[in-house]
Amino acid sequence: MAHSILLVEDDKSIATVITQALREDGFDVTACESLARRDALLAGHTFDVMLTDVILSDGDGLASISTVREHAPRMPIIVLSAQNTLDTAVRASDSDAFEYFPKPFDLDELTQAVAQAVASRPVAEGSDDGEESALPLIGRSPAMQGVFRMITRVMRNDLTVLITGESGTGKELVAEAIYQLGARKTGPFIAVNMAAIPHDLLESELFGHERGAFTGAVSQQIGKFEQANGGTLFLDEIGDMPAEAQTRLLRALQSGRIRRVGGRQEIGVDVRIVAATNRDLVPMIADGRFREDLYYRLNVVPIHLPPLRERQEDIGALVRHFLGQAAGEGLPARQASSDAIDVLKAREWRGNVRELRNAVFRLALMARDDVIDESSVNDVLPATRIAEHADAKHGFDAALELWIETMQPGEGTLYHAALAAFEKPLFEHALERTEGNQLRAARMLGINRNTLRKRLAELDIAPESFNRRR
Ligand SMILES: Nc1ncnc2c1ncn2[C@@H]1O[C@H](COP(=O)(O)OP(=O)(O)OP(=O)(O)O)[C@@H](O)[C@H]1O
Repeated sequence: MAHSILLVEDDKSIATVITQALREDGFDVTACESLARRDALLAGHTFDVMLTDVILSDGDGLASISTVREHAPRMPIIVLSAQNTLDTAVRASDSDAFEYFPKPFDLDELTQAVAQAVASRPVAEGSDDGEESALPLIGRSPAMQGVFRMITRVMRNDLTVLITGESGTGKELVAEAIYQLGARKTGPFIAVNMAAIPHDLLESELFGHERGAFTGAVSQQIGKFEQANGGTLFLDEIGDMPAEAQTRLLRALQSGRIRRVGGRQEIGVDVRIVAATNRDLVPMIADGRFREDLYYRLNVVPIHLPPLRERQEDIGALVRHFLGQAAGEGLPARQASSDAIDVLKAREWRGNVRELRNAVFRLALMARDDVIDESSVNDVLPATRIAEHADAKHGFDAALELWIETMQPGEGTLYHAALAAFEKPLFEHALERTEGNQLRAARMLGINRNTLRKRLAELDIAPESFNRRR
């Protein structure tokens, strides 16, 4: 269904031009010329986005935004103004307007802003499972605006998307937004995390298996591909996919058909693929750990999420958003002072938005006052949580705790995920020390050489890359 736009503009020629441009982009536009008409329309309809002029015959379109909010508390509003004064710009940014466009403006930029506004608004309506269906992607930083723009480009098609970015930057949330905003919203959204599934089970997890396909396959199993039929399949941590599964995935993407493990028959599937990774796949291609042809199949539309430290200007809005979420989950309702936000902005956030979210929830729970200030932040979130535990044992405990908190491994995956997270740097350390000599590394670790070789392959560690004489 087309997104509906309300345009409040008393200059007929401008109204006509904007209406036409938006209609060409597939929006459903209702135009009116006065505040009175605007309020009447808002009382009877729901609009996805409103565009409004400032000076209208019966009042000020900006000053009356609070009236609009009574009808549409969260609808993005784009302000258009011929009064290019700093005052109007400031008033627009003080109000909760989504965007401000001084006239004359570039029509393409305006239609793009409308598409972004549509993408950024909470998509609460139309879902029956209540709360967590809203997908507000918070962020007005240039970096996030770029992300919104990319999302709007894939909304109306089924192009394959590859989302990159460090852990916790919001890759899954973006994948869900793409799903929610697109035409496949009526179909399923199935997420599979390649890193959380033991490698020998991955193919049967993705493609299913027939009864008796391997020891333990006591009954037939439908894989995630088939479950996602008609919808979207989110392949998370795609860089952790073992070679054979990569080949099978490539074949499925090329043919649009899958074969269950141990099955003969090819089954057609209609699935949109959104993949994500926190690794840099390019060097993995060079090392032969990721198939180049698969990479090109997946990387049709790349969306990169920058780390949180590169978009500090989003931290204030994110903190407010998470405080709201925390209150919604029954934690005390709190606000953060601007000093508190500044302290939070100065932090490194290696776990990105996920770490910030956990920190805000902790603050909501533990802060002394309703308003969280700088000192509560410093008390509740000591900056050097690991360094404080100087002795090695506590260092491990604290690191594990922090790791669990930031990575939030899914139910039933903790043991394998933690072990992999621990083994990887350990093996890398051993290979570093032995310059990639697996025999010596195995001896140093005190494990069998074949065990080491197997685990290195499973963890995608290339021993030759540690050989400095290469
Ligand atoms: N821009 C954002 N606005 C609001 N919430 C966000 C945003 N980005 C991330 N989050 C929240 O932060 C948490 C982590 O996000 P998400 O799981 O999407 O990260 P990810 O990049 O997929 O992480 P990983 O690579 O570890 O799987 C989630 O709770 C998500 O809702």
